[in-house]
Formats: sequence, structure tokens, C-alpha cells
Amino acid sequence: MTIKYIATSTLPTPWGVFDMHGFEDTETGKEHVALTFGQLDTNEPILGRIHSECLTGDALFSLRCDCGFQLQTAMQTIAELGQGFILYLRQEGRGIGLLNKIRAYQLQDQGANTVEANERLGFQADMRKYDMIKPMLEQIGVKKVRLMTNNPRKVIAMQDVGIEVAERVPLQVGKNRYNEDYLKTKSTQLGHMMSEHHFNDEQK
Ligand SMILES: Nc1nc2c(ncn2[C@@H]2O[C@H](COP(=O)(O)OP(=O)(O)OP(=O)(O)O)[C@@H](O)[C@H]2O)c(=O)[nH]1
Ligand SMILES: [Zn+2]
Repeated sequence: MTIKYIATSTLPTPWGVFDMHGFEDTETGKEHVALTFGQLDTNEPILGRIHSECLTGDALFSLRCDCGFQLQTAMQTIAELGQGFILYLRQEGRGIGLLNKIRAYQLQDQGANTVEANERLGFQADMRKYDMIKPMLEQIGVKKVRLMTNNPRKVIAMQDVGIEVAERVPLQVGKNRYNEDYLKTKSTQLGHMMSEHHFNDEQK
């Protein structure tokens, strides 16, 4: 894996003006993005999120998952705090790509859960890799993090590449009638940490 920093610009959003840093993985051709907000105090753990691309949730308003809600909440929380970062990683569909995710959704429409659908298509439940985060965080000057996630695998993945996770900050938002089963499967089969409160607290 070779991650090459390309350029930085501003990114005005409804929550404030972020800086957007572009990276290229010269091995795979994937284009990753880091957003930063404010002047990062690199001696302290920085609030941040490692977000995996979800075109349907992040851009097309899908209620099948919680991704778009998590992204928005993370950006808003960071902007309110005054500093933080988001790595937006181009590993759609937990690494199987958009078209295979649509195939998986088709199987889910027929009754499979998110894990079974991946397996029926010949994929592991989660094929994501996180080795690109180290050079990306190095470029933006982040050494210690307070990570917004419900996924303990992400915490381990960060520690594996030498980033200190000072705290895991839960990010339970966006539950609705279309993603309730999906969230339950993540909790029971993929080890995501979600409180019962989340399941009892319908938002949409
Ligand atoms: N294969 C597959 N991928 C999905 C499905 N639903 C969402 N995704 C992808 O899953 C990724 C997000 O992973 P999640 O497991 O929802 O959450 P996470 O990022 O591991 O954990 P959090 O940090 O708590 O959000 C994105 O890349 C989505 O495109 C699905 O049903 N099948
Ligand atoms: Zn999603």
C-alpha cells in the first residue's frame, strides 16, 4: 500500500468550514479523503471518525443503514467542539464494492441478513482494511484519538497500525424501521457495541 498526499482545500459545510485533504492509493487507485476542523492540538487525543464509504447512506439518503446519520453527527459534533478529523475511506460495502453491495441488498430483500448475504456472494462479512489510516493521520498530524464508533474492530485496527485510541466514543444515531434488523445483526454478529436504549429509542 502506497498512500500519496495530493492536495488540501477548504470544504464549507452546514456545520462549518472543514479542510479537505486528498490522498491517492497508488496501488489500488482509490482516492481517500481526510477532513480536519480547526487547529488540531496534537499533544492531546483528537476527536475523530474513520468512516467507510456508503454511497447509498452518505449521499442517497438511504434508511437501510445508519451511515449517513453517523457521518452528519460526527461532522456536527467535531465542528461544535472546534477541532477534530474524519477519514473518509473508499471501501464501499465493507470492502466488496457498490455493485456487490446492491447484490447483497437484493438478497436481503429476499430475507437474508447482512452477514448471510455477503457470505452467499462468496465474501467474508467484513473485507475492510485499515492500513491507509496511518499515513493519512501522519499527514494531518494526529497521533492520539478519541474515536467515534460502535465497532470494536476499528479500535483494534487503529492500535494495530500504531495509533493510540484514548477513548471510544459511541455513535448511535439514525435508527429507523428500515434498519432495525440491520443494526441488531451488527450488534449480535459483528460485535458492534450498541445499547438496548438505542433499540428502544426509535428516531424516525
Ligand atoms: N456488504 C454490505 N455492506 C454494507 C451493508 N450496509 C452497509 N454496508 C457498508 O458498511 C460500511 C459501514 O460499516 P458498518 O458495519 O455499518 O459500521 P462501521 O463503520 O464498521 O462501524 P461504526 O464506526 O460504528 O459505523 C460502509 O462501507 C457501508 O457501505 C450491507 O448490508 N452489506
Ligand atoms: Zn450505509
